[in-house]
Amino acid sequence: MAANSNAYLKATRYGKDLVRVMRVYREGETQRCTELTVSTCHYEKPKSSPPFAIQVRLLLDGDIATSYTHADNSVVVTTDTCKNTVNIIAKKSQNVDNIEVFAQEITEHVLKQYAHISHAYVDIIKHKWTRLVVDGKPHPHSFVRDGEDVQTTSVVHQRAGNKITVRSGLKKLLVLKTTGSAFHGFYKDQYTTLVPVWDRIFSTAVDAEWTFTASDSQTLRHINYPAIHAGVRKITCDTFATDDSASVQATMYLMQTTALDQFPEIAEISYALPNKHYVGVDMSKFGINNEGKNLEVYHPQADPSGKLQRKRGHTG
Ligand SMILES: O=c1[nH]c(=O)c2[nH]c(=O)[nH]c2[nH]1
Repeated sequence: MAANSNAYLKATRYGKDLVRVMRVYREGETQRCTELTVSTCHYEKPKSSPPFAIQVRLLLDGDIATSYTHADNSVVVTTDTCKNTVNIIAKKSQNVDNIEVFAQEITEHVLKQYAHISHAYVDIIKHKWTRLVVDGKPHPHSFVRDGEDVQTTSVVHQRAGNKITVRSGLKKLLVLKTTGSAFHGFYKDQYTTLVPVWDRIFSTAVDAEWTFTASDSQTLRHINYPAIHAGVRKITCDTFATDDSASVQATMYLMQTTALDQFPEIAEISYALPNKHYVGVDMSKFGINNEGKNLEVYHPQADPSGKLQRKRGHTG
């Protein structure tokens, strides 16, 4: 115990990370499955924040701070209990595949069950399992991982004011188009070597995240999150394919505008798009023309990649 130390406990957060859950719903012959990775954190905020970083504060107010400062485990809801909680709520819930609602079921339970916990944080990654089609028919109980893209959510539930924030995400959606993308007219100075192009390969791994306009718990429980996930994914893919892209920035802006227009439930949406470069291989030494209209062989460059990011809300 650091009785004479200048150190203070600024904030605490602990829980269980990487709880992996596979939930199967059996509906007669047809079965559904959802595979998740869940992380849960409880958080007890000190009663007041220090106005500057070196202020000394030793919290002796009880709650979970004493587990750090006084080795008092009586306030610790064990991380093993966190894991059990996730599994048991997964067993009881009809909403495991609706990850935003499932996350809220977990945070609600945590705050009801443990009076000394002030905040519950749940982060979920939903892995992809798509029903297999056999002889043209959806198979009742077989699935395929047909892409590495995942759905995500982060829910923060604060006891004070029953304040809930929900964030949804779409991560690792790898897309590529072989034409319909240009990049020219950019700023040039003595350091510019990039050659303008009117036709190039455009590839990116989409990371998108969005928040919701609703703030009351009732509305947040009943938003159609799966439809919004599917809608944002469709807008992202359709815009990527059909936009005659002037730049990654312009295509990203169009994705955001379309998503905000189509889903008034979304307050803000941000995209992070790495520009995965494909560089034409120089074959001139071999007397082979692999340039301009004859460019057919590319080197997929592992790094560096451009990184284009932007957040957009209804007003900006
Ligand atoms: O669409 C692009 N945006 C950029 O900002 C950029 N920078 C670059 O080198 N290539 C590209 N492409």
